[in-house]
Amino acid sequence: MNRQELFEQIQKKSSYLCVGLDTDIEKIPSHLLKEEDPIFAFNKQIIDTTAEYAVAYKPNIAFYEAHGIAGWESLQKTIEYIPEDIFIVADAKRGDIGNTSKMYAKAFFEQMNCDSITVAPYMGEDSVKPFLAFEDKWVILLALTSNAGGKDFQNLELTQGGELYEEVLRKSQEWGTHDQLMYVVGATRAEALINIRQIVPDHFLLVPGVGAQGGSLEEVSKYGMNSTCGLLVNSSRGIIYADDTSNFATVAGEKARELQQQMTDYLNKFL
Ligand SMILES: O=C(O)c1cc(=O)[nH]c(=O)n1[C@@H]1O[C@H](COP(=O)(O)O)[C@@H](O)[C@H]1O
Repeated sequence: MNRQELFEQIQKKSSYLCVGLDTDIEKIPSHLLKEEDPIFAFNKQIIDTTAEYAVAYKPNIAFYEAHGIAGWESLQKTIEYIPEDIFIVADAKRGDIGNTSKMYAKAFFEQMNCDSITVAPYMGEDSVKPFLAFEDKWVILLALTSNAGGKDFQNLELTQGGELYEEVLRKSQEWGTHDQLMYVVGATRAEALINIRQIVPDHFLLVPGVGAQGGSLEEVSKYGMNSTCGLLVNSSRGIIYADDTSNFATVAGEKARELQQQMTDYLNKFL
């Protein structure tokens, strides 16, 4: 999916919600455990009730890899079940020397048919470039993450001036355009969005950390939105585990709808 198509979906649904599919077998309602593929059975119901409010889904690959081959099958079935017009983020946080990155890119773009993949920028240009060689596929580089430990490296002051995450934003613009590159900025770091928008005014940002991690959707929207919205705001646990009974999918749909309605207000206010 290209940038224009993504923006059209945002306008059509009046939403920039990304639903995180961090599906943990220990957290899904017990009645699903007797299904042949409990993880897919859970995801299928979540997708059924949230799809009309979401422009993206983000399966976190760790939750699938943890189950070996069966987990990869659950992931593949989930991706195939997601409606065609919804953007898919493979949250895999990959990145390695060039020939290895190329294989990661083939895995997630060709085999799994995802629209995008999260990539750690730490190994530099030749670790990121192979992901950028695929048409209409996106690299989502970790810039300023939501976790407390993000500060250990990302906020270090560089001798040439600026912080490390700023250099990630600046340098990576030499590798690809805003039609291929997005950045991860944690909702818990919303105060930095004003500065981030000075450096990357046009790029889309993937913003996790509302809901369970306490980030503010209003602040993210106020400081982060640009003329094509430029935001995909993710919530995982706050939606998919909002209820642990057989009613879980209905409640997830309600939570997604609440976020979508707030997003509609912010689109009217800040776009
Ligand atoms: O790349 C990510 O998606 C990510 C980056 C980041 O800085 N913080 C962060 O929480 N995430 C992911 O976003 C999701 C957040 O989940 P919840 O906190 O349950 O909404 C998880 O899949 C995390 O792995």
